[in-house]
Amino acid sequence: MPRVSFERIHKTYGAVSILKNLDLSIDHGDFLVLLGPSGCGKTTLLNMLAGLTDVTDGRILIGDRDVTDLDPKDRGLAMVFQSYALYPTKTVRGNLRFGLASARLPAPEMDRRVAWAAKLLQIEPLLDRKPAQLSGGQRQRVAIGRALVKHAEVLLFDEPLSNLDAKLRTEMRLEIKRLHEELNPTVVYVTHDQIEAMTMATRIAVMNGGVIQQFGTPDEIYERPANLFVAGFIGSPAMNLKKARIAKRDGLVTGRFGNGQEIVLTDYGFARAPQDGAEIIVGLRPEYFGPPDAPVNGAAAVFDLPVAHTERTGSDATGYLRFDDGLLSLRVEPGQAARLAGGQKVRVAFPPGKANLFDAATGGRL
Ligand SMILES: Nc1ncnc2c1ncn2[C@@H]1O[C@H](COP(=O)(O)OP(=O)(O)OP(=O)(O)O)[C@@H](O)[C@H]1O
Repeated sequence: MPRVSFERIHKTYGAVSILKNLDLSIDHGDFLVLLGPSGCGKTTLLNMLAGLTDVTDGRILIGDRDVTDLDPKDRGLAMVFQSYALYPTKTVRGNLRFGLASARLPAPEMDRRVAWAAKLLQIEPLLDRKPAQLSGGQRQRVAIGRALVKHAEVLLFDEPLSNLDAKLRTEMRLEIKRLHEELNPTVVYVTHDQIEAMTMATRIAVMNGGVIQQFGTPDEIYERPANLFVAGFIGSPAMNLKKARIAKRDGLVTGRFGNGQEIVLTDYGFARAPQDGAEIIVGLRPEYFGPPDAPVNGAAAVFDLPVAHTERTGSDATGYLRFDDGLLSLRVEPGQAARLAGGQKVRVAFPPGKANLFDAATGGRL
């Protein structure tokens, strides 16, 4: 299973530049998720790899092969579309076989592969049905099966789960992850759903405005976002991003918020240490706060704040505290949420080692 590389990719439509000098490379067997808001260019990038969209400038390599100008069918890829793109007049078996039509395989080999994919995706009982007689989840399995029978080196997915309901999405996420672990193809998967990215990817490229904002493992992206865009985009409820000013005195570095409260940053491990008085943005993930009014560990930053409101979403709950002119969100136990009354003052603590700091002017990680 080969590497996939994009080298200095440019894409323009008329005078509009969609992708700018984009470099990206993944190893064989990687599961790359292209993640970003609508219009960021992820589908354009996927379609270029598939051969469905021309490259304005730059090269695309699969292994050692330059595929930039190759026909889609000669690239050794298989693609699963959001719309499934099944043939309504063909049975499931016919649709799976159609995936092999261009491969010119002997009939027994075709039958063997169809049987293999049907078993793998647990759609054997459906082989003689037409797509109209299938549920959305079953159709998506057939679409995935049609890609798998090709034994392609690289599998491409374009938002394959966005037409499914929440429960089926969860099931199919696990299913696709299982297939990847079992068959280990190189995968490029486009989505704007961060849960899909976090759960399935071995590597995520977060995109915005045609530029890769960060490329890394799900953990790196979540724990060490490269800039304010990634920090705000990944995580739900979102990371708290609060303005503060650096204060240096007696060997101590602190970030002082507008409301006078402080977080000690001496041990932060700055990549680029800010000047005294510099304006920074402090990022605090809601789940790293200690429980309200619990005993405080000596190193923690302590905030005394009034409760604005709480929100319960089934197994989770979020408390919102008033902070400066905005809100600070923190994850709390659902039972505790019920006890947090609006206006009540609580004390919460945050471990400084879990803070993320950004330059307020450039948005880059400090
Ligand atoms: N054929 C085209 N002609 C002109 N502009 C286009 C064309 N196709 C896409 N674009 C523009 O390129 C940009 C990137 O589109 P793209 O479909 O790659 O985004 P995306 O990140 O996949 O978004 P979505 O999640 O909504 O599909 C958008 O601004 C879009 O309007």
